[in-house]
Amino acid sequence: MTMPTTLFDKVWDAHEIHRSESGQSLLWVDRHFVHEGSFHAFDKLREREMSVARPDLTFGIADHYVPTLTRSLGDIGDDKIRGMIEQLADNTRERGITLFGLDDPRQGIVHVLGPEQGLTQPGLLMVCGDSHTSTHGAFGSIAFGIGASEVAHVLATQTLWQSRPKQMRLTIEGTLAPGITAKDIALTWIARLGADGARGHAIEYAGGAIHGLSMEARLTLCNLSIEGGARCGMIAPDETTFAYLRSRPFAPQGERWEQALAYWQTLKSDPEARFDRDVALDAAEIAPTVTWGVSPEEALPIDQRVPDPSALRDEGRVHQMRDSLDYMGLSPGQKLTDIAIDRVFIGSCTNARIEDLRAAADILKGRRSKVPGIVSPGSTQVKHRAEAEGLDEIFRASGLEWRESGCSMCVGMNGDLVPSGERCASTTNRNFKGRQGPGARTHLMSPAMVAAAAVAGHLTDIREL
Ligand SMILES: CC(C)[C@H](C(=O)O)[C@@H](O)C(=O)O
Ligand code: SF4
Repeated sequence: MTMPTTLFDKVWDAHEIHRSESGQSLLWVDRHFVHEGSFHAFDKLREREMSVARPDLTFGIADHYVPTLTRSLGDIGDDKIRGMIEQLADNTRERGITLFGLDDPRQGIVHVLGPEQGLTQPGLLMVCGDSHTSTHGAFGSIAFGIGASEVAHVLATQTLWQSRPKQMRLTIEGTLAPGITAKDIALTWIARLGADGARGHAIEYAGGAIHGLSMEARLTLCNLSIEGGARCGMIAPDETTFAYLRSRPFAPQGERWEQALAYWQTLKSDPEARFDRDVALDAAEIAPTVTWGVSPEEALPIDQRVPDPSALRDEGRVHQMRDSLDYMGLSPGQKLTDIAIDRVFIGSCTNARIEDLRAAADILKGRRSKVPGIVSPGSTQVKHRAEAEGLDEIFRASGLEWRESGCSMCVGMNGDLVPSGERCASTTNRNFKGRQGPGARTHLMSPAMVAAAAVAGHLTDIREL
């Protein structure tokens, strides 16, 4: 009898070309996404006069620097920003790599575009020079972010040296209360285990509550794996996965679909498979959750109060909490729902898919936002779909700006910034100091919660709306 294996091991083993004496694995890479930040790697290849091994398995995506007010390169006033987008276009053209560029109707944030185009599939090994590559694991692939020198290595060889991570299973059984989203699940487990709680592990999300999630919600959950310190996150593919993938542009067709499907159906952890760690959460306990601090672990259910550092024993934690509260301009004991906001952002690879926009529009319909804000769809396809459904009109009528797709205010590389000292309710995944701009204060939450905060002008419990 063969040893019971995990989903992760099955996919890893299928990609291991060689194992070194020290235990490092040389892995085959099925998909390599390169965004504007990949220019270092292309420079390195040029220096060494090397070619790209598999341009057909490499895909260029313009997302981090793209403007959200125009799709025309000529309209970008900032030379550095325009240069970053041009450089990606030049590098991909020169190497024969497919580019989803600024004016491509398929353009979008890499982690939204991959699944949408059917490039993300069960059982693949996928990498990108971007930490949120973990998103793609929602299809039962191994997907993780890599550094600049690794990007060069993958470009040159289509392989990568990695050591096999430890494995953690996060099981969630039970039923989520109405309005509770994947964002709330993620912030809840990260708050409980800590921002390095899953450090270095590959997570498999399992259980009834996980398999009850839509494909888009699974993407949100896997996206945030990295914020809990995990290397990657994955979910065994099921009927929801297959239904989502069928007839996507890059998905296998006809007989090849049937063959792929037969393989994909084997991709699950064996019942007796062992994990290095097993963690369980009860779905019914998960509440709408927001961050109050400067790390995704500094999160609490919306009906709670800003924590009090004087209640803590550990000196280090006291200092850290004081520092977070100071940066965020909050006082201990303040009700979270009393925190007034200056601005909202609905966007990013975490929460800007069509279901996210629908959830936000549902709350904003017929209401006015008390604060300014931007809505940037996760991809141009999502934008068109939202417009076909009239969601853009709802956002505009509420007073929010309806923009083009890109990373935008999630990271501000394109110039979409939260002004210093302002407080932003955001659907993104990182609330580090200065993340949305120098001095900007970020509160992470689900799209519906951001919409509710916009309408009220302060953080709000959607259950009371
Ligand atoms: C700029 C990029 C490399 C970075 C990442 O690695 O994740 C960004 O996408 C982020 O979310 O901070
Ligand atoms: S949307 Fe934000 S988190 Fe996602 S890839 Fe872009 S910068 Fe990174």
